[in-house]
Amino acid sequence: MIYTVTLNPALDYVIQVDHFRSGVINRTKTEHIFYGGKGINVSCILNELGCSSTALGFTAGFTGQELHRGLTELGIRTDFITCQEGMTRINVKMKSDEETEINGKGPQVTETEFQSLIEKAKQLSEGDWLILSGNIPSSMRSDAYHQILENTPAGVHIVVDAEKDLLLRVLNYHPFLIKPNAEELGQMFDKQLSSDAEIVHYAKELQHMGARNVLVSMAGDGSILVDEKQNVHKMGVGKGTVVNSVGAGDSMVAGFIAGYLKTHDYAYAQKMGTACGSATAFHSGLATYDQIQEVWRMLP
Ligand SMILES: Nc1ncnc2c1ncn2[C@@H]1O[C@H](COP(=O)(O)OP(=O)(O)OP(=O)(O)O)[C@@H](O)[C@H]1O
Ligand SMILES: O=P(O)(O)OC[C@@]1(O)O[C@H](CO)[C@@H](O)[C@@H]1O
Repeated sequence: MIYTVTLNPALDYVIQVDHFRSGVINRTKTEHIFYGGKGINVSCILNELGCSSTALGFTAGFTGQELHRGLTELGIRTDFITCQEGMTRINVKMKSDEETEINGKGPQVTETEFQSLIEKAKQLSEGDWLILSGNIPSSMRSDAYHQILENTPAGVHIVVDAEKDLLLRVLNYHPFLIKPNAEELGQMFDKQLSSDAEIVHYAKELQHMGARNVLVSMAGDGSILVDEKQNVHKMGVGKGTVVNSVGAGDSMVAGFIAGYLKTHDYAYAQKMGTACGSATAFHSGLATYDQIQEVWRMLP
């Protein structure tokens, strides 16, 4: 069974505004609401690819109820903990001359509520997958991922997509996959990475620190995978017009896992991750199965 964890899920309010100007009233040209938060996005793409998963995390208020309702309608299992204070956030994603995002704070999670999540982690079994995606909200203890993994039974495949210290702190749990983007990889070592060789070098450093497979995404420049046998795979992207890149990284994580589960082949997994990431970038919300297939067919 695959479990995704989204500590701070969201409703993503994705709008298009012609030539946004601050300080005046702007009107939207299009507006859509998507179910969001990084782990939720992973669950949504896995669902498109025919892999079922359970979305774990914290929700609250009427927006939390809508998130639960909508995901259930999509056929995605949820096992959220409902917080007593606050509401699930609404994150604004505005496409205008530039992409702008305003992400909310989210509900207050109490220690008791957090312990309920730990209890769920303890119930996982050997062979399950646990995907921890995104940052830890400021209202929560900063060692939340560490606590979750400390209580996860041995033999669970761990995937972590998080920034800097969060990621570095959990490498000793030997995650099966980590997916920093190139900028995040550089930040971890206080370096600006400008060549593939440097990216490979620092990806291998993360392997020395405990990671098994390191997939470094580079937006429109594709990705570099250093697999656990230290083979290096470079992959470009599908061709298309970028509409909204929100969730491209999450889509790539989902595609990689689905591809790996199907074939146990790392190059295939990276290609499936690429198809999902690019397909999401080329559409307004997350990619659908057909959109992913379309990009897949144009990849080498
Ligand atoms: N402009 C683009 N054109 C084609 N493919 C893209 C583009 N942007 C992203 N992708 C695909 O999605 C993958 C992940 O994108 P990216 O490196 O931006 O991840 P990220 O930084 O984690 O993204 P985000 O945080 O926005 O979800 C890329 O490796 C690529 O395969
Ligand atoms: O505020 P965070 O947790 O860092 O990011 C949340 C978020 O921007 O990430 C997803 C895209 O990756 C969106 O669905 C969501 O709104």
